Amino acid sequence: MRLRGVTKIYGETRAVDGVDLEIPAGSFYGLVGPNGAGKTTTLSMIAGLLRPDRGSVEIAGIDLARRPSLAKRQMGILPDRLRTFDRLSGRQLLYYYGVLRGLKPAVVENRIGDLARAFDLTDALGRSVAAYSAGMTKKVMLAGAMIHSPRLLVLDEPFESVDPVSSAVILDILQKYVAHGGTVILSSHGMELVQRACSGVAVLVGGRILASGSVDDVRDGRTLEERFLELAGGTSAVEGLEWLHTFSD
Ligand SMILES: Nc1ncnc2c1ncn2[C@@H]1O[C@H](COP(=O)(O)OP(=O)(O)OP(=O)(O)O)[C@@H](O)[C@H]1O
Repeated sequence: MRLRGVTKIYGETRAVDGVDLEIPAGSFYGLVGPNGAGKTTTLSMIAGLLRPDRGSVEIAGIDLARRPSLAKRQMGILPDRLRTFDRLSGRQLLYYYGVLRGLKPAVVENRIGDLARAFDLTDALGRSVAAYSAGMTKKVMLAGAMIHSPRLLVLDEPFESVDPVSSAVILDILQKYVAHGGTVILSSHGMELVQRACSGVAVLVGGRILASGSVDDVRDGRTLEERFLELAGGTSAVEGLEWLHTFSD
């Protein structure tokens, strides 16, 4: 996956500002940055959900702007805010994810069973997704992102709201996927998890990449969290909230 000069501007806000990034096939790549840094905007442009104002996105050598259908076929995506067709049951949702990706119904049925077992959703498949918890919704959408065995998974905060057991299962699934040649790019606020699981990382601050490369190179002898705090502005002294310490009762 290759980004060249990718830029997105909303009015006065340069949400993503000339990002260059190359992620080799078979990488497990983390995109980290403070709130509002441009992670979701960047991932949405990689996924083809948002069009860059400038720059280009290439997926498996395919230019996303020139051949969008072919490029999108290579990807499975977990979008921000979990917008989905939540009046469907989990089984129906996964079924549509599969057949809309061109799989035969019998193949989809088999894969739904396998994914539901892996993500511990078997008992929930008959219920409407609107009635799922946040973590269950994330898991069913992650299962949907994988159902057509894409080359690249673009995952916006896949571990947020997911319980520790399910997180470990998801991590294991993703690591095996990468070990077999798949590529993952995910955003996360979990520095410890990114340091432990990812091979590469990019630190995005104010729409720009301040550091990128292998996790060990980026953290440079410190923990990723320490390096992140240094790059993202650190723990500046909080002033102006003294009134919070004078209780009003
Ligand atoms: N649709 C939009 N219209 C206007 N501004 C937007 C829009 N989407 C994002 N922005 C702005 O672009 C910037 C980057 O937002 P983005 O959602 O990409 O950040 P993020 O790194 O994913 O943040 P978080 O960690 O909080 O999820 C922010 O300043 C945000 O307010």
